[in-house]
Amino acid sequence: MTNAALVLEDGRVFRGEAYGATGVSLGEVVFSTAMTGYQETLTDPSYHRQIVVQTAPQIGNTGWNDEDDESSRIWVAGYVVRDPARTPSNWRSKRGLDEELAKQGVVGIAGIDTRTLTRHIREQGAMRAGVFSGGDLTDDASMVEQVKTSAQMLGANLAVDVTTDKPYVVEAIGEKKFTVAALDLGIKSNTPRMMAARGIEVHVLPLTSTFEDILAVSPDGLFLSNGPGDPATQDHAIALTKEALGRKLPLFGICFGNQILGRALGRGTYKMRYGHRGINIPVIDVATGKVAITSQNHGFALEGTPGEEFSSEFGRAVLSHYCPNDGTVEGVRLLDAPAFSVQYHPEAAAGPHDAAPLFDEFVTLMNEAR
Ligand SMILES: NC(=O)CC[C@H](N)C(=O)O
Repeated sequence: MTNAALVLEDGRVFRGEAYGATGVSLGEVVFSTAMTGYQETLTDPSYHRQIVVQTAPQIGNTGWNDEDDESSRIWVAGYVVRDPARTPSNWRSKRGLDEELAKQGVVGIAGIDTRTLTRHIREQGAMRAGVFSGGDLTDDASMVEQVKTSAQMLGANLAVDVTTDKPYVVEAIGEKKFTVAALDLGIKSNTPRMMAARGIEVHVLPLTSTFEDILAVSPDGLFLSNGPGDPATQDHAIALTKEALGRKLPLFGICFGNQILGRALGRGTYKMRYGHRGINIPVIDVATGKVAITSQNHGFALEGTPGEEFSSEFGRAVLSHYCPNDGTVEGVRLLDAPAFSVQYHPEAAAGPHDAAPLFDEFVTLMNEAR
């Protein structure tokens, strides 16, 4: 049975079976090498407008539960898997992955050769694509044409689509020690939880917030979250970051937040050929030489060379982390002010990466600033 097609902008067509909802879905096709944690992947707002290919061949084995969502919905534009689970089984599972995708209107495709597809993306780069199902699949040229008229990821301003409408508070667990303003560019629920566990009361603020809105919560620190789209579009978030740096408000950023801190320090960002998406990506901390196995999802990165020191408007800074596989910069740190960021994520239960030291370091910065 082939009643679905994944169509790439370069004309390549993969035929398979409809999975989840049927219809047409357009986005940038990217692959994730994560072996576990598909529920976290699907609900990560950073994947907004992306069609995610899982390189792990069997997906859906542990079904869908009511605990692991990283946000209120599935954000991926489309989903591509090789061999979906026929009989999901897990003590926490409430329903099947296909059922959840269908319920949330996410168009997917199964049964295609995801190894060939991934090699193609590695060689040609991430590109626009469409998942088509439930309609006429005979006219390849017209499907390719539809894909070619869809929006590019380069230059896409997407954080506005995923940020919270209203501010909300995540209470500190136990004794409250700090207050943090978290700018929501597409925050994942595990992040405020990691802070709350350290006695931080987290005020999650919409992207439209002014610096006065940030000051109004009397923050001990500012957190910049992960998020979708091109960091070069984030003028407002960069301006807020600069205000915070000017006042030496302790600052910590993750992923998109890392790119925004870097840009606030005057560094450029660029689009990677196919990005880093997975949960076992090595990162070296230049200061200690230690390697962490990290969870990542990014298609953009900061320009520069690992370990490079540079002077910014806010003092000396260093490109503090990098990926040894390809030399991509994965972190930045101010040496003259309490601010740092990394390109990787804390995950709930998706992988081996322990993000605790990052949050502990943020706590240390806030303590020192008192
Ligand atoms: N996970 C993220 O925050 C992603 C950041 C940015 N949208 C990128 O692709 O690089």
